[in-house]
Amino acid sequence: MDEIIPHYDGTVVISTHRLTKAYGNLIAVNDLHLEVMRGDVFGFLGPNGAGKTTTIRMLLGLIRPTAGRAILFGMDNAYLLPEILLRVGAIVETPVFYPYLSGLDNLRVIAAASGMMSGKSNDRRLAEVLEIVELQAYEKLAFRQYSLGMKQRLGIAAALLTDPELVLLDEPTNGLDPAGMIEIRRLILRLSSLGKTIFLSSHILHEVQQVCNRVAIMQKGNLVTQGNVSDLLKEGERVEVRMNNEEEMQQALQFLQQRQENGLEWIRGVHIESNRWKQPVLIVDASTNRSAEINALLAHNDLFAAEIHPQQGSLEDLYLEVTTTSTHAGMEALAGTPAEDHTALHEISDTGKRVRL
Ligand SMILES: Nc1ncnc2c1ncn2[C@@H]1O[C@H](COP(=O)(O)OP(=O)(O)OP(=O)(O)O)[C@@H](O)[C@H]1O
Repeated sequence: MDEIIPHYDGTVVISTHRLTKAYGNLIAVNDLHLEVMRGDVFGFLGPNGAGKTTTIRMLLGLIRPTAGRAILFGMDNAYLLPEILLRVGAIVETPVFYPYLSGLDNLRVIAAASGMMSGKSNDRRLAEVLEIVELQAYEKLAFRQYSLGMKQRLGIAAALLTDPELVLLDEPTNGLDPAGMIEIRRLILRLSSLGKTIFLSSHILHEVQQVCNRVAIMQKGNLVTQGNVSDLLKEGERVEVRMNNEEEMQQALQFLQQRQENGLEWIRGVHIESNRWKQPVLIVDASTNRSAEINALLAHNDLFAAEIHPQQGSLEDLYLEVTTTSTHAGMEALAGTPAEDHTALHEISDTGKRVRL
């Protein structure tokens, strides 16, 4: 059988080809094609059980795929795992540290155990990684006295000891309070500015939207979408229009629908829905920079809007859209979820419902 060789041109850091993992009858990851480019902060999204950890474990060679392959830095991890791992730093499970040793001494132990040279160059690297994760001021403090966020950052410091090109983080903010999450977010941006490629899994959409330039969304082992965050969010932009009464709302709906049918291609769709205060609003699926034009179009037809709200797209909306329209999705869980405040932190539960943190 002919095998398609995944594309690799030096800028592709991770590419998977038909990557699949089955546990008995359960397909944890199904036919996965991922592509992570050099310099990406890549968000790997999905609810509990979507297959994120299984994928990361396959990338790191911790488990064998049932089918397909994972190529990192142009090397197939089925054959060249040691060469690949020299260039990767990862946290898949909470790292184990000695509670009574300081953060610095814990890193010394890890460096020694992994065969890194002891001496000045090693000490310099330890200081560097502690500085990157902003733990230098706490390096002498016993690990058991660290907050959860500090423990997580020490884990990342350990993963950085070998100065890896690619950093893989499985749910790095799991269990952290908002302050701890902000610190990890800042750290991810810092790593990115140092030229690292970052692959992080998460079920917290808001977090990913703030740090990632590319995302892939998984649902029940299947990839439902993958792309640039800015492109994906543009598709979700819309303009909310409130009219003074129901009759005008219907007239505005018909008018804009006609304009769309007559070839006004920047209107992707128009419909009426309830806003968060249960008021009917007209939703125009169009770029937010068309708001003034929509207002003018309506006014030209003697339809005067009471309010116009340009609405940015969010990963949360995108997630709801792709998972409800996906044939693989748990549609029952998502039907009827109201659109609402995007500034709040949300996470995806295992049913795909939103949970306010
Ligand atoms: N060793 C295993 N044996 C059997 N089933 C497994 C095993 N590991 C994972 N699974 C199953 O595979 C599916 C995907 O699990 P996975 O841990 O990859 O999901 P996830 O997206 O990382 O979710 P979470 O955030 O909960 O870890 C789940 O249904 C899980 O129960």
